[in-house]
Amino acid sequence: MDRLPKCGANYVPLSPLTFLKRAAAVYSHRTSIVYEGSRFTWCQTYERCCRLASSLRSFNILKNDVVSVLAPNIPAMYEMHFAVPMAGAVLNTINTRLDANNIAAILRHSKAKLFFVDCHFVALAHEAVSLLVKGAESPIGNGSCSMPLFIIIDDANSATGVRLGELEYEELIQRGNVEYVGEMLQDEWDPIALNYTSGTTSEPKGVVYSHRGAYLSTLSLLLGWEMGNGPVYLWTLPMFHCNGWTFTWGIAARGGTNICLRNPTASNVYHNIKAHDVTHMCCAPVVLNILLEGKPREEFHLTSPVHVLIGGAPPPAPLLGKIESLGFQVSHAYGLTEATGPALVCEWQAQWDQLPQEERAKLKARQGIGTLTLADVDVKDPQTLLSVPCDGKTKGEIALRGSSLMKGYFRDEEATSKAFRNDCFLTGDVAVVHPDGYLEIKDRLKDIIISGGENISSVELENVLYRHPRVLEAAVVAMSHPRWGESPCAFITTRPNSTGRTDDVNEGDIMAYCRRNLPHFMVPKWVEFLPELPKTSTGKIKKFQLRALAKNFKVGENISEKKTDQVPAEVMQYRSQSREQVLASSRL
Ligand SMILES: Nc1ncnc2c1ncn2[C@@H]1O[C@H](COP(=O)(O)OP(=O)(O)OP(=O)(O)O)[C@@H](O)[C@H]1O
Repeated sequence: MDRLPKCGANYVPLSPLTFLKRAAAVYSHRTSIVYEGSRFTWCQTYERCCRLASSLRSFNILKNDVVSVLAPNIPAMYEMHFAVPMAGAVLNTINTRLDANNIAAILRHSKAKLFFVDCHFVALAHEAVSLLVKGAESPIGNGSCSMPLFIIIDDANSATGVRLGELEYEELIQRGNVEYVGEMLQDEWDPIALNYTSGTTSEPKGVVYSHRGAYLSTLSLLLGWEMGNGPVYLWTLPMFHCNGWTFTWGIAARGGTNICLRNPTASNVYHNIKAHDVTHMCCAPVVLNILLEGKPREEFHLTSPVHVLIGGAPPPAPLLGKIESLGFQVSHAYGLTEATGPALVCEWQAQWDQLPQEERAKLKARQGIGTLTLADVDVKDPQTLLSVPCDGKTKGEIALRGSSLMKGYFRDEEATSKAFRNDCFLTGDVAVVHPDGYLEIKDRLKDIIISGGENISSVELENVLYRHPRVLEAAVVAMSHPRWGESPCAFITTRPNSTGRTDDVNEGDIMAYCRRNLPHFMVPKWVEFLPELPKTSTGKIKKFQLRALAKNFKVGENISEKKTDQVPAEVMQYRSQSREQVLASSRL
């Protein structure tokens, strides 16, 4: 049997690009994309991608060249997920919530050759480019670099006429060759995408995906979420986040309809769900809060269920219960940029259906089991690197092994070899394994609070805080304590009461509540109320910023010795800012 060789017929490099060609053949007249007044079929999407890819070749784009794009979830962003790698290049989607400095750093670090910019982000792109010219300092991309060529993407529905130079997206499509079928992929290990991490715990890193990894990740997630044929998928998750957790390629594989959305506000989401009979969407848990806050009326309930896959941050169990009561069917996944999106899915067991709502939400808030393409998911003791017992108590670091993991960090061999040790990828996330084999994240290694020798999980404490009826958002970080070394400090935003007030809950109420629901050593020694919690561009709470604020808090050995008079101006200023000011200043 060993003498049966691989050949061109039986060994074809794995690539998600094959999904598009198949969609054009099999679902030719099915709607592929809807964006406000525009509609495309899969046949048209394929032809547009072939044309765009052929135009890209005319810019002398070569294998491994990076093509960056700064755009929200619009049709062009979707098409580029196929057209750029069809031309043999590597797609780099840039987070539209980054500031000019970070965008310049990414352009510099990635050495992007072309830079596609949505017409609403021209000012930001201009600023980034002027920093690029100046060679401004940045931890990930210093020094001078060659300038990428700009291509503007005008709004298909309401053209702005804005130009960044000579080139415009639709013109490239029109002048492209529809017969072009794309470059022949020689090796499935070739890169398809370059995605920078969110920078929640350290500087953003450039993560490179292979065609093979992207293909396997896409299929395993479709299976893990049991997404059937012809879904109507609403783009609430940014495509720039891990290529929309691979659903950019996945919706083509299922012959689904992409409902593109420039601004996923609550009213836009509800409107689109109704207008297009949406069946699926993905988002971070923070979006569930936005949907709850902005739901149409008190007694609102969806007329047919919408499947929501959430991930990116730990979902508080009480939030899951509330959103499901509106008719959303939540599935929960855990992942990271380095794992090409989701790596674990909380696969639902039929017998859990019989449990009370609160129990079900608790089970669903666990991160779950490995996706199909991972060969191994383990939780290891960080010192011994041995697997922890499946007792739901012993903590260790999540380690992954499998073909959907990244190729490595772009232009950072040291970080790559640090990330892959002992043939596994250590995630930096701390978890326990329950007796049924399901993993539950307790913290990120950097977020654990060590108080008097006890490890306190900030996630556990946050989960209790989220059960308080008036807590909208909660984040717990370490603050220094004269006796215990570190103690928990809670930052909270409150939900308005029936008269719209948010300031009628105080620290004493929260502490008393915590004392009733937690062991005493876990009770926060300081509770700070803020108008908004600072978030990263992917909606994660910026704990490093909160830790910096907590450095200003001083407590005595006894809890009653809290020295409130010493709250410095910096904290006072933070307290008095509006939600918008906090959000604006907290962008990466
Ligand atoms: N379902 C989930 N539950 C808990 N945490 C999650 C979940 N999904 C993702 N995460 C967290 O998000 C992290 C991955 O996020 P991402 O890849 O966007 O970059 P980042 O880790 O936030 O940024 P950086 O690595 O630059 O600090 C995971 O390591 C984990 O800590």
